Amino acid sequence: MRMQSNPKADLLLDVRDLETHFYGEESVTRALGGVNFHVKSGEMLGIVGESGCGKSVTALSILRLLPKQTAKTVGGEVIFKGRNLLELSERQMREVRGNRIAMIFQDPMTSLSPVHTVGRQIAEAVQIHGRVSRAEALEKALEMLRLVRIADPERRLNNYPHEMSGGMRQRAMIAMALACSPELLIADEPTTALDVTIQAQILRLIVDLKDRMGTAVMFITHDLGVVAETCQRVIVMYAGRIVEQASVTDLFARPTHPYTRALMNSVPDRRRGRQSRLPEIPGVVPSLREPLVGCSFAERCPFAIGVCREKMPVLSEIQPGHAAACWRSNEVVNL
Ligand SMILES: Nc1ncnc2c1ncn2[C@@H]1O[C@H](COP(=O)(O)OP(=O)(O)OP(=O)(O)O)[C@@H](O)[C@H]1O
Repeated sequence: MRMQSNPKADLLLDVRDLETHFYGEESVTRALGGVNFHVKSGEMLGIVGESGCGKSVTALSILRLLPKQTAKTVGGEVIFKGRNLLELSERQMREVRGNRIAMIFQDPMTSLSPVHTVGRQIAEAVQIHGRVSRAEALEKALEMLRLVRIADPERRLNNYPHEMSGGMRQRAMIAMALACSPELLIADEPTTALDVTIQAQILRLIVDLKDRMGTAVMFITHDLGVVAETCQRVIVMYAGRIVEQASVTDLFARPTHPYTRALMNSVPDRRRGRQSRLPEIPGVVPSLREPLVGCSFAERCPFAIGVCREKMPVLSEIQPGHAAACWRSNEVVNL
């Protein structure tokens, strides 16, 4: 008899109904309106969607790195290895960020300090992780620079970030993030600012390190082409919600949400490199300052009918592991 595979086996992160608001002087922006997804150990999950759909806010909400004065996660749970991160103390959360979940950004200077050598910064990350001597930490820093394939690592250990190229700084940031052997790496558009050749090298490096170290990766990007090349599963976000989730194979074989289909029709030309933002999908994203009635994509959707403007569709499974939030998913998937 064939065993049924458990879709949540090896569950590392389980995000449930995550809701985050930003508070302005006169209005509230509902940046995340109830986001549900999971990440399994060792997998690479892509998060895609246009600018402003909530990709970065999702990452920052998980790590509790939102600006305290203006933002608040008002609902949901972030279960990481059985513990709800939203209920941990600041001290426990620092331990999670230092040891278990690391994040890398588009701009490496978000993580690297300009006033210390790269070697010292990576060594400090190692020392936060475990009780090792300074010499051992520096040795580990050197090993990390070798691992991320920085040429002449002994010399680079003593470089300040400004003495390195953009691609090299990106590698140094990755070395620092992985120095503590995290179980999850959140990568927020880590290659967007780089030129195409370096972009491809850094992507290959992330995939290679993930495979070697067994780190799960949440890979945030606006580029579906990158997801196709690197990820196993993908979630598509629109206006602060997930509109589709699937394995990469299923998403490309049977794109179901009309927004996903529109994104696929506008896959950027990789040869244009950093200019390759997604071409516009006609229409505008709804304001997140007003409560949404109906489907958030209805005004831009060629398939919208009456119900789409009246009731918000929930994410529903079309086949195992593939879900979409669309009233017409059964028809659209067969088009
Ligand atoms: N610091 C902030 N203050 C107020 N609103 C914010 C802030 N950061 C994000 N937002 C709002 O939250 C929503 C989601 O933003 P987010 O940065 O997550 O989008 P994104 O999908 O990551 O976009 P991009 O691809 O441009 O990075 C947007 O409406 C944005 O305007």
